[in-house]
Amino acid sequence: MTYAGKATQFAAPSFDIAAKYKPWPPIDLPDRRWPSNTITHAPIWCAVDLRDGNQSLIEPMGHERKLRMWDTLVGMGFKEIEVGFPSASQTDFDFVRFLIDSGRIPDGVAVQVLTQAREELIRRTFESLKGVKNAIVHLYNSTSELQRRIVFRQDRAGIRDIAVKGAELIMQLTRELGMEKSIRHQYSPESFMGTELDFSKEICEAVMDVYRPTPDNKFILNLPLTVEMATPNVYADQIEWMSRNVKDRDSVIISVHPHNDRGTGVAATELALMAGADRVEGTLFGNGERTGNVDLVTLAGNLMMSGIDPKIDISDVNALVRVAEYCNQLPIHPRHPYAGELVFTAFSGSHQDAINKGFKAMETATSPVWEVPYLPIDPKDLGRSYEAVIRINSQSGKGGIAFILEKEHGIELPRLLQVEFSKLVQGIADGEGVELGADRLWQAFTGEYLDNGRYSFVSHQTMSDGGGEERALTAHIRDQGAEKVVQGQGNGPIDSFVDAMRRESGLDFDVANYREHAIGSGANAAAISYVELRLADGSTLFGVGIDKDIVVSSLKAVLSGINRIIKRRG
Ligand SMILES: CC(=O)SCCNC(=O)CCNC(=O)[C@H](O)C(C)(C)COP(=O)(O)OP(=O)(O)OC[C@H]1O[C@@H](n2cnc3c(N)ncnc32)[C@H](O)[C@@H]1OP(=O)(O)O
Ligand SMILES: CC(C)C(=O)C(=O)O
Repeated sequence: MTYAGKATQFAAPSFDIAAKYKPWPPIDLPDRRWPSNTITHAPIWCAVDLRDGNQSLIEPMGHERKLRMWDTLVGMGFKEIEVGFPSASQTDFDFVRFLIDSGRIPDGVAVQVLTQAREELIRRTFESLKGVKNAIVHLYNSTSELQRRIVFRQDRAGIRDIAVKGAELIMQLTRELGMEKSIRHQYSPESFMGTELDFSKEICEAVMDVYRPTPDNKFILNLPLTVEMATPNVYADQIEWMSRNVKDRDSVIISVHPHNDRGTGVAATELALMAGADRVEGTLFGNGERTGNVDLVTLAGNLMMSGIDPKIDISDVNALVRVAEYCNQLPIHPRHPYAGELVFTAFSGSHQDAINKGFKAMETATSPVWEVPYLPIDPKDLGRSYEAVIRINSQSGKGGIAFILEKEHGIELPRLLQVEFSKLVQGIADGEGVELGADRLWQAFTGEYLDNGRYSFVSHQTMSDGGGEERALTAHIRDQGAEKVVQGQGNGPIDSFVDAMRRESGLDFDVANYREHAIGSGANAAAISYVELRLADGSTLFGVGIDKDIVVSSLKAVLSGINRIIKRRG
């Protein structure tokens, strides 16, 4: 992509921001406790992908996509799943019926259905539930000052009346249909954040008076962050206030249903849990109205990262991505927490180096505690692979390059060779302007160090001095294709070969350092040798050789270094 335009000029806003938007007033809770609390266990989860998620889609799910989402959510271990708004659409109604009639609802899993507090909608909702063994009927009406004034044009009493009448009809139908054992109840004062706390308490308690919950038959009070309009601490204050002030707290499950309008839905949820919430409603990867519902996968990942069993299965996050993208027909961002294609990838050199060292340290660590810099969670625990962790572009350094060569080819480059090769790789990446995959990296390595120029190795023989020491060596080499014999003497095969090749090439060098190690195993085992050659001017460079025979690999490494000296001199 190229940019050929002029720099954009940004002007100050043409309106009075402070007059148009107001900061959220603090909640009067001077002895708030949540800031000192920590999350110690997973909440009760309720997945609302099939309702709130679905109602926000460009193309809502049909039967087949709904079923795939349902099966996935059940497979992940969700015990409460909001499956639709059966009075709103025939597709939702039919899907609820399908789940019940086909026996697709496992024991221990509750289907939740949403309804407004309107008689015909409540009756239709109950029609959809006939024969259900385990359901939650979720009643809602909007309670905020703004909605009361603008949408419903009702005072507090009028709004309370809508909720109470809805609850009364629900209880009546529950009794008439003999569903007391199969149905639990939930109420949401929708737009809770914008509702005065005293009114939230008043309306919730009025509804509870109808439902009459007990500690053995708890009622779900869902306090939604329908639109996120303030910093997460405000929501936490509101939840703590309700948790401390609502009557019969031990008969109530406090549930939260956060959205993400300010991008802090996850934070708001976590603070709400610290503030006393017991249950969370959200969706996979946060699909939902506007900027979405809270992301349950991120919440679960965050719990895991804090040493808490999330109690839902996120061990194959890639499979969840495929399901969510298919069902919602919306892509997951490459940087999405835990799930994005790039979140376990490091391009920048210092990160790659640190990750590489972190993995190495983990191999010999005696403690199970995960400690890899820049990787706060083990990708393996999410079904992601280490191979994808490090990728190479022009921002990359020796650590990442070494990591890939070691992972892909079992090659452990000496540190100074890492430095040397990374300069070469950076040059290629800068020139090509693209990411270098593992194959391209290997191609660059072999092109530079193996089979790399004027001389190539054919065979050799050594002669000992009679005392067992190999003091002389004869080698057959090719010089630009033509076979030659060279001879040298020295302290072992490498030394003798260097002696021979110094004379043959006319170059002045010696061996500053030598290392080798095995690569592969069994019949494929070979040795790789690294020789660092020092030239007369004091500069050094590496040669690399690979062969099944360890001596041959070292002689090939010497030739590789000589070829590079010749190339460098042009
Ligand atoms: C925050 C949330 O996500 S809440 C869930 C929202 N989800 C959806 O709306 C998706 C499904 N909804 C629908 O398909 C439709 O809205 C239906 C079928 C439920 C109802 O459709 P309709 O009656 O045709 O229209 P509509 O939704 O516009 O109804 C608005 C009326 O319901 C009233 N109303 C809205 N919510 C509620 C409620 N929870 N309880 C009681 N009355 C309500 C409004 O005051 C308004 O009344 P008015 O007509 O007297 O002004
Ligand atoms: C019905 C309620 C819980 C809702 O969807 C919301 O407030 O976002």
